[in-house]
Amino acid sequence: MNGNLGNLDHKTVDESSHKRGHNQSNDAEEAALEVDNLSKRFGDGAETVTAVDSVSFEIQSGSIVGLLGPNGAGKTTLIKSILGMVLPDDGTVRLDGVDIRDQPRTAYAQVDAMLEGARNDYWRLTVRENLRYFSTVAGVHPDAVADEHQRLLEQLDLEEKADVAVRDLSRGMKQKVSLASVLAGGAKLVFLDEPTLGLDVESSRTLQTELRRLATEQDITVVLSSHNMDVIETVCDRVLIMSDGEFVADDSVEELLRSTDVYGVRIVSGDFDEKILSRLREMFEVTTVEALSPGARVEVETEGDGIYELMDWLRARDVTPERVMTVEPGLEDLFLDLTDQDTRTVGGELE
Ligand SMILES: Nc1ncnc2c1ncn2[C@@H]1O[C@H](COP(=O)(O)OP(=O)(O)OP(=O)(O)O)[C@@H](O)[C@H]1O
Repeated sequence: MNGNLGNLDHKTVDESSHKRGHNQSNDAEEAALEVDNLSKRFGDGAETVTAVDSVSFEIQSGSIVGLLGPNGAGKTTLIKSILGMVLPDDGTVRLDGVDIRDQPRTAYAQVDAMLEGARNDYWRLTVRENLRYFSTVAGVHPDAVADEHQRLLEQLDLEEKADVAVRDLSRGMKQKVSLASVLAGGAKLVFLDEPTLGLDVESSRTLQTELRRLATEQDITVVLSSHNMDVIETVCDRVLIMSDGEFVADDSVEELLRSTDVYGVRIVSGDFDEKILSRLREMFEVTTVEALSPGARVEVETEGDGIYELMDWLRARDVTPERVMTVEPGLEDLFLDLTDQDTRTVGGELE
């Protein structure tokens, strides 16, 4: 851990300062989501698991916030508590200023979620029929928003499939229909779990662009969970990283990356052999080893002036580096560091 907690000292954070391309005049508005001291425990006595531990945060409307955390960090419980699917032990949730316990119907009127991929769609209905169905459920006559539906279909590249039953579409297409259905319902705050999963590169980019457009032009607020750090880096104004029921980071991607002093050191040497490599692994955080003949290309994660220690260690063992390169950290490195994980299996899924 390098302790990059962003601006978590006071836990409740106004992130308006790092929004991209968002109309700043909205900052005076009510937050789209306010969570205050939310806690959820499961089990009793010694068996108690605190899934969410006194978490507080606000999300301003029109922003896209990434929620990350390893498996078991508490993301699903947090989201389900916000959506009213889990009853929290403590704390309050306000959606657009309305407390979910006082006026649930009003609070949830403009909230929707895509938590299990395409499963929220009706597979026997066509794509367009799904959009019409979801706007009807949301209390909007589908004829009144037919143009908006057409635009969604065009923007998500679903026009050609508009009259095809959802069950006959590819997984990626189903994913896009699912997102379109959420948006067709007129939601202003949407929770998306892995929205780009199964999409090809182009569709994924289209979807990311569309999310940004919706946030910027229509003030739609998005809370997004993904394993894909590139998606998070590209599309999110802000990132919340959870670990053991608490936030360990809350800031813009740029600020998080700027504040870290963790970096990689890539070393190529013909002197690396099994014995040296196994001792290196004991002493340092070795992230990758690629065998060469002779030797290896090794990447070690280090921080601050750790590179000197590493070089001294190698010199003392007669390992002569042929090439040394420092590697800037990415969001994934930071994520692993902040959540105390030493493997590259990143869990970001909401169930
Ligand atoms: N219904 C439940 N009963 C008991 N324990 C639960 C329940 N739901 C979640 N937990 C526990 O609460 C903790 C947080 O789980 P949660 O599913 O919220 O994490 P997560 O971050 O969404 O993980 P994942 O990425 O694996 O989905 C875990 O220790 C989990 O075992």
